[in-house]
Amino acid sequence: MCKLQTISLYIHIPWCLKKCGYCDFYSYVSKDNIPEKKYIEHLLKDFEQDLRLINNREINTIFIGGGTPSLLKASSIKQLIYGLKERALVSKNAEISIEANPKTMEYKRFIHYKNAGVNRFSLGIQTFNSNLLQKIERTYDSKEAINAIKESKKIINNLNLDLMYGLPDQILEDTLLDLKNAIKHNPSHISWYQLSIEPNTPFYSKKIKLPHEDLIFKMLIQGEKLLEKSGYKKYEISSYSKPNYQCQHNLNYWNFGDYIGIGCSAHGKITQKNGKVLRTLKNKNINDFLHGNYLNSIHSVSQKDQVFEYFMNVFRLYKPVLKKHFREKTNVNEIVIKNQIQIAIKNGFLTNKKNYWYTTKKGKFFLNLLLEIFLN
Ligand SMILES: C[S@@+](CC[C@H](N)C(=O)[O-])C[C@H]1O[C@@H](n2cnc3c(N)ncnc32)[C@H](O)[C@@H]1O
Ligand SMILES: C[S@@+](CC[C@H](N)C(=O)[O-])C[C@H]1O[C@@H](n2cnc3c(N)ncnc32)[C@H](O)[C@@H]1O
Ligand code: SF4
Repeated sequence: MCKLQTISLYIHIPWCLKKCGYCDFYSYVSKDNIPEKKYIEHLLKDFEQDLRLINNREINTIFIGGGTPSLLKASSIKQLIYGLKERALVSKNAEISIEANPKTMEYKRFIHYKNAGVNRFSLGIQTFNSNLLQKIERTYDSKEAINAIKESKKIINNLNLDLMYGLPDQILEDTLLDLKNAIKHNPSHISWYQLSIEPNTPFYSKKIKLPHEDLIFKMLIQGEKLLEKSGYKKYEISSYSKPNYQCQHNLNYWNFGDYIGIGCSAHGKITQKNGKVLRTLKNKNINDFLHGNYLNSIHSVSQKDQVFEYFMNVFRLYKPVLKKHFREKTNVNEIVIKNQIQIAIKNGFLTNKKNYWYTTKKGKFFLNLLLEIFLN
């Protein structure tokens, strides 16, 4: 029998004001009014169905993501959070995050989000450079981005800013200036992503040109230094935080913890008492979802895949990987992966200590190559 720990909850809100050319997250622009009341009712029913799988476990973090959840009325967010709390045990100090687009900033509505229980805002700033914002098809300018931060700070102290680097035609100075501008506002957390061009996005079809990889590497090295110097500790490939402000919801993913995923396209990972790990995927189609067809697929993950998924997550973190943690989370003894570990060490990707493994600088830089070793 496996000891079940607390669980996280992800909620997907699939609407956006406009689809950005680089984005492959599941969202779309609605021509009509968003059917938010109906959607929340279905989210709660979807939640009820998943509760059968979690054995009354306490919910430790909630993340309302998208799409653009900040398009929703405060009354909808309240209906959602209260509805969840009526149906399941949510920890008293649960981290409850909402993602927001600066264009949707409205002081009064955001205060009501907080009153409904939200205690962490994540603002998708991307860059403070108005020309670059236009180039990546965002719908606000630098002034609106700064205003959204200032207003958010009046409401909440746990604030994340999403920024991206390696944008088309961006130069090193632009990147560092973006970070300096973000740091000036003293957010508790900064997520700093390298722009990736994903298949099935307009940027991919248009063959948008990105800066040379040597320049991107320079941006990363100098940006990291600036963030660390300014009190933001790197704890994951793209995540930097002030002490005690790491994102608990994302940390749970990276520690290969369990989570429920509700709403269109959301995925979940739920361990059963017998040690079986279930993966759930919800329906993408909003009409199906609004007709009560929530689940797209559910399957149990093979041990081999569990090992791969485990490393895919924990190797993102900047901390040692305890062998005990590996055994607990995968139900696999490390003897089984002895050969792969040897290959990773030989390639200079991993260091092996008695109780833990540690990814080297090379291992972090060539994370895909390191992970490939565990595919075999
Ligand atoms: C799914 S979005 C939701 C936030 C909100 N809709 C917004 O854009 O303001 C979360 C974050 O993912 C990051 N992101 C999205 N597409 C990306 C890409 N192709 N490469 C790197 N980061 C990306 C952006 O920083 C974005 O703020
Ligand atoms: C790219 S991250 C940005 C998090 C942000 N930087 C922060 O620290 O709060 C969040 C996005 O990942 C996606 N996501 C996260 N968990 C998910 C899940 N369980 N199912 C589907 N999408 C998920 C959603 O698109 C969500 O908007
Ligand atoms: S980046 Fe954010 S606002 Fe843009 S399409 Fe993706 S989810 Fe929507």
